[in-house]
Amino acid sequence: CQPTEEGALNFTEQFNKSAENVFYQSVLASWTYNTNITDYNMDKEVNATLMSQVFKEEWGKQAKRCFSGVLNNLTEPLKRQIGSISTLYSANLEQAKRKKFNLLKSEMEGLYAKVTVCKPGQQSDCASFEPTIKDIMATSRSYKELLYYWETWHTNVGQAIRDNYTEFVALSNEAADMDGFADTGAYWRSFYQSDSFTTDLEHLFDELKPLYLNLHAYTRRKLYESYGPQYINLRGPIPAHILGNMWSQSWSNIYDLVIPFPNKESVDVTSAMVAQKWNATHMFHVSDEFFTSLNLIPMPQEFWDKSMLTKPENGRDVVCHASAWDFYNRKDFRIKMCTEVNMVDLFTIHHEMGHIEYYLQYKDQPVPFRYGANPGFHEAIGDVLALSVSTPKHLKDIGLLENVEDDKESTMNYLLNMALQKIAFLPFGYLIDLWRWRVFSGETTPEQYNFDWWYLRTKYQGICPGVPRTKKDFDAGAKYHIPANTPYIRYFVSFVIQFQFHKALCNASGHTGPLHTCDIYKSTAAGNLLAKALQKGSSRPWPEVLQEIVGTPSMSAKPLMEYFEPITEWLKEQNQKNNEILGWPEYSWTPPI
Ligand SMILES: C[C@H](NC(=O)O)C(=O)O
Ligand SMILES: [Zn+2]
Repeated sequence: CQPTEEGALNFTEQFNKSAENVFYQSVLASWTYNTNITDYNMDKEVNATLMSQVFKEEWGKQAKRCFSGVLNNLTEPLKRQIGSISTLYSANLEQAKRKKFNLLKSEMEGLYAKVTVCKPGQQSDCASFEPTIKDIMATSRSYKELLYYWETWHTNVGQAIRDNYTEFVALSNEAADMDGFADTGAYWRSFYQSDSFTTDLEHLFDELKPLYLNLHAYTRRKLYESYGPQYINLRGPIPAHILGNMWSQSWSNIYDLVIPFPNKESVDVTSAMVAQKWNATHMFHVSDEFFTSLNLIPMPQEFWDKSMLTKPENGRDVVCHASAWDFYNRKDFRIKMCTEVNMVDLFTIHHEMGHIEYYLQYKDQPVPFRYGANPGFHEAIGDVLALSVSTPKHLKDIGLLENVEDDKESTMNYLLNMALQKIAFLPFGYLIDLWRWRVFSGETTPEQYNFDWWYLRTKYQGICPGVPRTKKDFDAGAKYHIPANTPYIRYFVSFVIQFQFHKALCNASGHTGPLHTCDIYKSTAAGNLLAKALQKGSSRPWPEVLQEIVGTPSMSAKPLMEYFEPITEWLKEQNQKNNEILGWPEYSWTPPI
């Protein structure tokens, strides 16, 4: 090996050539397992992962042996690529531990996907989370029924994976340590390349907290009116199971209980989609058409041929949690989703397609640069476009809304619905990795997993479990990203920066007027501005990429606050009128059993 610029260029070119084939095989094996969960396919995924780990270990060791002394003499792009190739994570582990790591991860994902919940008292009538349990949590208005499914799901899933997870954490930390990181949390935070990352996040959360407290108090009052004083304490946390979502992370499914002006047109277009006989494929084409209207790259034919857009009818076990896949061969990109015909899934489709668009835009970058500028960027792209699609004006354009009234009451109805998605999410998006970073650092021991989980859930989200939870339970494990070992702070970052992107693209499209009315549909100026950033992948530091799009190199809560300003003022007025207590001073209150 030659420890020179020239040598590094040859080294990275060789790496890229062989990396594509190895990564393709590994991704394909994971796809096969995720879309058909069998022991045979799990075994194949574990072995394909072993192959890619051998590959990474070989090249990583060579990179360190050859260039570790001369990294600072290399030009920036080569230094970044060599650095990335040198970070091995699980490929650091010796053979037996590596195999155990892969096995634990595949088993936890399989368990999570296969867990079912049976009807009360009936062991023969059982259903998987998607679509059945998910729909019950979204549509039931029975306190007891919701509590039954919430409790059974959390108990069944959490207890099934708790011991695997403890063992997995130890192996993950060992792997991160061998790359020189204190623990897995330190490794994950390194993706943001910023020493002030955690304090920046804290400042953003503190800035956004008043918006959440006002939405929380208003929603609590509405739930009090629906479920009665025996279940809701107006000075306490909200029972977690009545917010329309298994994890209380998005409240849009209880829009009908909290809508400010019920006599006005509801912006929930699910009924229109069903009435017009929309199906999953049509929903994906509607999304694709929005992307191409911005002069972004259309979904390639292979995407339509090989994606899994709905849950297979033949009873195959699949991982239903929606995801977007890059096969690293610059041709094959797929989405796996158990799509239902409703408004929430229409936005999820835009979210997942945003990942595919990013993959397409940076597909000719060297393999180490085929990632988001930071993981929050990757989560934001699709959501930015969905902010335009969700406007009443756009929903009318695509035939899902009859008449759009542009009066104050309709605006409040629309913005409240958006707040139930975006503001309700903020504390959840923030706390998941607060909990996980403490697990990885050892501050939270397995004994304390569940206590710490509920401590953070009450402290930040102002919710409580509807029934007492014990340390035998593992409620964090009932959230997909924990068994899947997918970092989560990326979603909090995304929910902040997507409004910075939205504001910048709206300006580029020539939009005038309030930010929440902006629809960038058909604006090639907006699309071209976005594409330029996406093409860079992770080849440049994210502050530089952010600056290019939005004009500042740092995350800012201002555009989100500007977007929601009308509804946050309205919520404040409502809460003042009702003498609401903001927050939950009676934080240890729990509802009667
Ligand atoms: C917000 C996050 N989105 C995703 O996984 O794509 C979630 O669903 O919990
Ligand atoms: Zn995503």
